[in-house]
Amino acid sequence: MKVGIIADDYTGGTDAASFLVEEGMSCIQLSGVQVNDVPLETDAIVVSLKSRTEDPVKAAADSVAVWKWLKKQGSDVIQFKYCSTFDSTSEGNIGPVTDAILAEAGLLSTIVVPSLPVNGRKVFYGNLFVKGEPLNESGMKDHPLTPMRDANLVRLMDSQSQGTTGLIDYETVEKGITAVRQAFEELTQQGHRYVVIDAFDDEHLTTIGAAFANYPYVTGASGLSHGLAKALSARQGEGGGSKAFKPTQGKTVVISGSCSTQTNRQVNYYKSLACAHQVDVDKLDDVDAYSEEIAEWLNANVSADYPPMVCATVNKERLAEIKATYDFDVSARIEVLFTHLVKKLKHRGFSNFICAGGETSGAVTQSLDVKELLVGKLICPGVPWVATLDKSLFLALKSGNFGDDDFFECAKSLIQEARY
Ligand SMILES: Nc1ncnc2c1ncn2[C@@H]1O[C@H](COP(=O)(O)OP(=O)(O)O)[C@@H](O)[C@H]1O
Ligand SMILES: O=C(O)[C@@H](O)C(=O)COP(=O)(O)O
Repeated sequence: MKVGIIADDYTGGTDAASFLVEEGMSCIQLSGVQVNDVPLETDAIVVSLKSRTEDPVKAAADSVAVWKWLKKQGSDVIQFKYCSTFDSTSEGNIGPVTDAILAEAGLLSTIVVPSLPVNGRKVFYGNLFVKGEPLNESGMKDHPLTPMRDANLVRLMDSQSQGTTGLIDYETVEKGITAVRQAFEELTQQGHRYVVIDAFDDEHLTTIGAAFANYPYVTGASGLSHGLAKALSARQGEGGGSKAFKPTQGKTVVISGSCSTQTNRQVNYYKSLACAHQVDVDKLDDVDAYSEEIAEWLNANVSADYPPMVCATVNKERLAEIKATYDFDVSARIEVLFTHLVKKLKHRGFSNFICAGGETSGAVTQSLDVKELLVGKLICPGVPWVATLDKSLFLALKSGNFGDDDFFECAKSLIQEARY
């Protein structure tokens, strides 16, 4: 087994897996802390946790447990995969998880590489840009759970971890693999525990992937997974494409719990095509009754052309209003609503779930009790259709800011007639 990945959320897991598969690697995606060994031969294993916003101590303990398990499965290199917009708070969880795994691995330092140029996430002199805007000026500044108020990765990493952070700039990266390894060793000798590396195009990530393909522990977003896969895959470029499976026709629902700028656009676009139910925050005091009402409504509005949508998605002004009005954790309650809802939908025979939002996708996947996933057809960069091993359930798990405005339409248009 070549690559092991610990993803801090479910959309992050499928995102990373899609890049490994694209480079021709065989890949199994699992969820939660693992107990049993994997009986199959595979090039890569991705384990998704829902640890991004949980208590930092638990997030670190669970991630270390997965790290040990992946090591036991024989991974040469293990990546802690976090968001390409560095979603975290001053308490973590990127810092605490990185520290805990470094201690477990007995390593002095590791790299920090959140770039994903194909989706506009680029690092320049240690500053993270999202589609040309500094992270703290992008839509991420208003995220409901992890508002990002700084774009400087050195400061961000220093503020939530125990060690200090050094930087390898893009000029060094462009000198090649040896220069990058040398700079990393020098910064480590100077006492830096984390080394941010600039990357704003795929070439940079290819160099970084090659430089660290045999390093036991690295951290970053799926651009780094892609770089590692390029260095390690024996069947480079043979994956994905026409061989990848598509979901089969079945009752389909769109569930959107992301409030990102891009998801707002996607929800507005899809509302002009399909029936939509907007979650009413006033009804969240009885999630069981309310989820029953929504399940009935969705079931009555099933459509193969434009599957119905339930969305909690609101813009930043409405989000601020909600936060100021209610004295309970609305975000958490919405996730609970969705967990009740998907159980009821599964009971009513729904088989295809198109979800927007990392935490939302985690809640949905956990509630459906999906533990192992196969990676199928790509809907857009970083978002493949995935399926349970028996292909009874198909899921599209979309990170908040991924996909074009017509993402939901694109996802549903890949659903093909069942083959009997
Ligand atoms: N109307 C709303 N008011 C408050 N919180 C909301 C609302 N709609 C969604 N949320 C919460 O916002 C969070 C969005 O996070 P997530 O699903 O990870 O999306 P993203 O991928 O954009 O980060 C979830 O916890 C969700 O329950
Ligand atoms: O790295 C990324 O951008 C994604 O894989 C990811 O983690 C996104 O998180 P959410 O926006 O919370 O879905």
